[in-house]
Amino acid sequence: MQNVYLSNYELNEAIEIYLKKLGNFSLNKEKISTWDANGRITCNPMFSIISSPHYNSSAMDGIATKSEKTFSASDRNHVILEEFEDYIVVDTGDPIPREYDCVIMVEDLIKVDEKKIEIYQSATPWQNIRPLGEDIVENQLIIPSNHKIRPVDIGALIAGGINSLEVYKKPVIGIIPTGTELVEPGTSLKIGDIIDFNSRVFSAQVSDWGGIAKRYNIVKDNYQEIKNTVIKASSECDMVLINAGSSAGREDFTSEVISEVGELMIHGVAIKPGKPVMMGKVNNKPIIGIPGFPVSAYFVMEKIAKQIVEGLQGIESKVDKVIDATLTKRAMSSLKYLEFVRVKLGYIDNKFIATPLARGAGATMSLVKADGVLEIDQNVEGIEAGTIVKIKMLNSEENIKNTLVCIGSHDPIIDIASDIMHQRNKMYFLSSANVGSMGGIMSLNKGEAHMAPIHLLNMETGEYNKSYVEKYIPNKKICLVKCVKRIQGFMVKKGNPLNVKDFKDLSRDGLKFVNRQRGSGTRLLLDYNLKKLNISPEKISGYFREEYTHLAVAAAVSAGDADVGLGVYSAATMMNLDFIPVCNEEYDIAIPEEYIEMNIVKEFIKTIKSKTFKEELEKLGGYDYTETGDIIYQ
Ligand SMILES: Nc1nc2c(c(=O)[nH]1)N[C@H]1C(S)=C(S)[C@@H](COP(=O)(O)OP(=O)(O)OC[C@H]3O[C@@H](n4cnc5c(N)ncnc54)[C@H](O)[C@@H]3O)O[C@H]1N2
Ligand code: MOO
Repeated sequence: MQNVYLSNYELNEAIEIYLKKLGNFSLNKEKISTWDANGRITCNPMFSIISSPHYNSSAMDGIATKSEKTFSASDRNHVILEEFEDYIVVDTGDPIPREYDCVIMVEDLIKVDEKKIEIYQSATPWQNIRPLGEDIVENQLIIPSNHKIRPVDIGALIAGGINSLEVYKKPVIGIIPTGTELVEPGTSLKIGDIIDFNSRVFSAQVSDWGGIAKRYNIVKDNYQEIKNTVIKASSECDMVLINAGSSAGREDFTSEVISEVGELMIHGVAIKPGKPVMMGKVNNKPIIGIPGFPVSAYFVMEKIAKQIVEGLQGIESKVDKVIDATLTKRAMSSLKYLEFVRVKLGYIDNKFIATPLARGAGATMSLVKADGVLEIDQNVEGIEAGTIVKIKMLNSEENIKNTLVCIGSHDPIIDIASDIMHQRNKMYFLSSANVGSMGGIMSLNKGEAHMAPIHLLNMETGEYNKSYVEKYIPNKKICLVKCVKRIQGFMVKKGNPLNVKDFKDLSRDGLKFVNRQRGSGTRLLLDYNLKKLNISPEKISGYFREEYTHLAVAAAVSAGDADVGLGVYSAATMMNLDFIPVCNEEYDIAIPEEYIEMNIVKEFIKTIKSKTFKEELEKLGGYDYTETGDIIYQ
């Protein structure tokens, strides 16, 4: 049976209904040693049993004495004190006998002989004494209930005489990956195999949230097997997460299994991604059916599962940190769902800017790259570029403020420079987006990037970059920093089986080309050469197939989807392709003059001038770095 009709509850409503139906969690408790309690949640308020210090103690090395005997002491009138008669020698932490009421530091004493000392200033009562209970008084509240124990709390608890305490047991969360197509990581892959990584992500999330993950082996799409595993997990664990099989496919059994062995309360919530989520109860334990797509799974885990895993330990979920940011691109949304849009953040001209990342529910890298999440309400159709939006943070504000935003033409050396810069100075990061040279210029114009790598050939003069900067960024003074001269050429399969030598060859019958996107420098280079040779784009099979990076072009050739693509030498060697050079081009970095004195920009320039960077270029091959880092135009 295919379960086609899903509900479309609003997220908060769904959670409210679900929690109500689940009823109160019965929280399990255990008594553990205080020294093992870091990160655990207290069941009760903890009051001290003893005071700390539990006796009057010396705060300094010196002598304990009676203050009245010192009152007449001054620079002009030294007073002599006798051991055992007037004082005893004490070290820091030593108990102070009742008859003494102050401590004088050893630095303030003049030794007369073995038994006598002289003092030259008076002491006040209780000076340099830590009185009993100065830090903690018996019966004082040390930490409240439902408190997550920190290392400092452990110190105060032990000082207060508490050596063991009751905490909530870590809930055991069963994780069941399902799918006949799933294979364990490391298996040699056949077409159609899917590496199970969701269950490993869930395990890590569960442990971040204080739970113990218990992962079950992959279960095939077999009703009986899924049912047996759910029954087993619900008896062994405090909660069960079952992955995939949530939507309308022929082998999506999860909802039926939950209904049969327990109660399915909700199937379908108005969130995107993540809509086919299931919430139910089996063996009186919460069970959540999590959609298969990794990004859907992530949001269902964060938005729904997390509060239950935390609730099982008595933790109240924290409110997310939110910042205001200006949206750089229109973000579309559907009226049917609350949408979670992953964004990359930048900090430019003293404000945060947010650029939406790939939207697909399978785009795992969008989560890796994301600095935050824009939530678009269910009743909003989309948000225009330029709008100030609220972003829930996944990264720290400080990191984003220390990130150089580099948008423009892609070259693998930018990723290398990024890594070297961070190694040189751990506080700095570089984020790069590949939108082609013209896209980079537009980003500089709009104040959305600190720098733009470009390689734009002037078709009339044959000169690179300068004329474009002057023409397309009229309102800002721009510096061009030399990056590299790089060899562009044809990337072909090893041995160049189709014998591609020249731009003329691209129009040959039966040869499949793969192009770069419009606005990219490589595309301009192609068009320039085609125009020179009078070849119309329609003549080239694959001209309209666009990729966004050199590596993506190389990957298409390597996979056999195309016979030839135009790109840089390093991308060809990385993909083990042959390379037929066609020309050298100037790959430079445009930086508005107002940013050139920023410390992070200076660090970037130092990075690309560094020996380490040049060594990396040498390894890649195909780059001329004689002028790298020079400001060639201002
Ligand atoms: N006709 C319809 N088809 C789909 C609908 C729909 O409403 N009607 N909903 C789509 C949406 S939205 C989602 S989300 C997915 C949910 O799919 P399932 O939960 O049934 O999961 P599968 O189909 O088994 O897997 C989908 C996809 O997820 C990845 N995956 C699954 N398991 C793992 C794992 N353990 N580790 C890593 N990745 C995993 C994999 O790419 C699968 O192909 O359904 C849509 N379809
Ligand atoms: O719910 Mo699906 O997760 O929109 O991709």
